[in-house]
Amino acid sequence: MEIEQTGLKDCIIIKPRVFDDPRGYFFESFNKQTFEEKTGLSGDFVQDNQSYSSYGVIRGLHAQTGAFAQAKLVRVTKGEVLDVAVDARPGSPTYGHHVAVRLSAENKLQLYIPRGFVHGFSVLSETAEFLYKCDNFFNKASETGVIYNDADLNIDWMIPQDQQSVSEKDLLLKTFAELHHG
Ligand SMILES: Cc1cn([C@H]2C[C@H](O)[C@@H](COP(=O)(O)OP(=O)(O)O[C@H]3O[C@H](C)C(=O)[C@H](O)[C@H]3O)O2)c(=O)[nH]c1=O
Repeated sequence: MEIEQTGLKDCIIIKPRVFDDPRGYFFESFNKQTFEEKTGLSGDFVQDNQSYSSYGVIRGLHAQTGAFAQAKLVRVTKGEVLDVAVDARPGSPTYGHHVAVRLSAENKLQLYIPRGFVHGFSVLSETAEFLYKCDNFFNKASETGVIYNDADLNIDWMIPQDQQSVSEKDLLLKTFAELHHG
């Protein structure tokens, strides 16, 4: 497993070591010891999630606040997504900055998103299966987020506007400016 820094503290791209042979491939999708040794971060995840979406779907930007804030380790097992993590940590020198990483079944890349970020992704392939580990449990009362097309963040989701598909709930999310002040 190799890691690549993103420029946002503790937001890390992970490239697993893939063993190819005539049968196909094998790789360790998560190993707590290796993860902690290579990243210096806690690998204590408590919940695994999976979602499936069609082309043009944008899920996010989501987070949980306070005691239920979540770090996530995300990956794609079918198709391809543009995964976006926005630094929403008050006082962070990269506050409001984001990274956008193409994660796919093909490249097998993973992204570690620390607590305090808002997170989302757009589906670039016909369909995509998205799996992720969380280091804290789901807590509906702690859910928060930012509207996907926030003008200040100006995220390029790489989906033509007329093909973007966003849930009713996500269309009601606040602006980034309102996140800590609204
Ligand atoms: C997140 C979550 C949801 N749910 C239930 C609540 C809803 O009835 C249903 C769908 O939830 P939601 O529409 O919030 O799903 P997404 O839009 O994929 O949300 C996720 O999308 C972005 C990309 C994220 O990073 C978050 O992990 C998460 O917010 O699953 C659960 O039962 N447990 C959970 O952990």
